[in-house]
Amino acid sequence: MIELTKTGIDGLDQILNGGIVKNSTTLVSGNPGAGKSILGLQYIYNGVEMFDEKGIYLSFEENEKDIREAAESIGFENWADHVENGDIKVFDKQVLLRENDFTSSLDLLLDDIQDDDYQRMVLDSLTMFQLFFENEQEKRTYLLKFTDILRKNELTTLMTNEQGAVFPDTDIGLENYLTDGNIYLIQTPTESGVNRYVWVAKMRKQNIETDIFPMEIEHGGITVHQNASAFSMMSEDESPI
Ligand SMILES: Nc1ncnc2c1ncn2[C@@H]1O[C@H](COP(=O)(O)OP(=O)(O)OP(=O)(O)O)[C@@H](O)[C@H]1O
Repeated sequence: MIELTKTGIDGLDQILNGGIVKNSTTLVSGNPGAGKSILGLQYIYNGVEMFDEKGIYLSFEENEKDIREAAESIGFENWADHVENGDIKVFDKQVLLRENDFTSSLDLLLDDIQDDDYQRMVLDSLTMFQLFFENEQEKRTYLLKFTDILRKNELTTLMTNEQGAVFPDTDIGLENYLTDGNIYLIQTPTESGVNRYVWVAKMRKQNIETDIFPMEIEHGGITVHQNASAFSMMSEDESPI
């Protein structure tokens, strides 16, 4: 029986057929503003608030204060308390970029997580993470080692990935060798704002709903409307394919 880690995000667990496969690594891709960071924050926050699971949040782009402010502004008001008492551990850009040699920083971090009992991890973002490697081979080797250690430590991980075009491959084809799951967040402009959608393109070992579903971001975070496939709601001009 496959164990699942619930995101606690309304609608998303249903289209995942229960949740994310435990100990897996899932890529969350989308263009800027699509909601990748909010999904990551919500996954970690819900872990503590709803499921008594501790989380690690890695950010190469923001400092601890920015992360806290983003979490509080979306309505995760106990974020700072959870960080304070260690249920959420934040490694921000200042910590991650402290060492001259970036992989030494990550090795320190990996040592750190092996001592503790964390179940969830978010890495925001893989796009930045990759910039630290000089060539493709070095990057692949390190990423494989990194995800292997996460798996051995029983961490269920989301990695955000910035993407210009919506469908379907990343420029570097990461999903082909690195991740167990692929979630795409899509936003399309409308006259009054944006329409948002989520597409779970892949989840290894799991029978998922592969339709594209509408989602909303509002105070309290992301909600996915799993009863309405987006294709019936999108106009032809708006279709991302
Ligand atoms: N309280 C809120 N209510 C409604 N929408 C919000 C709220 N807070 C943020 N948003 C929306 O969420 C979007 C930002 O999401 P997020 O920062 O997760 O995007 P992202 O995909 O991580 O972008 P980037 O790659 O630039 O970091 C904003 O564009 C904003 O429209």
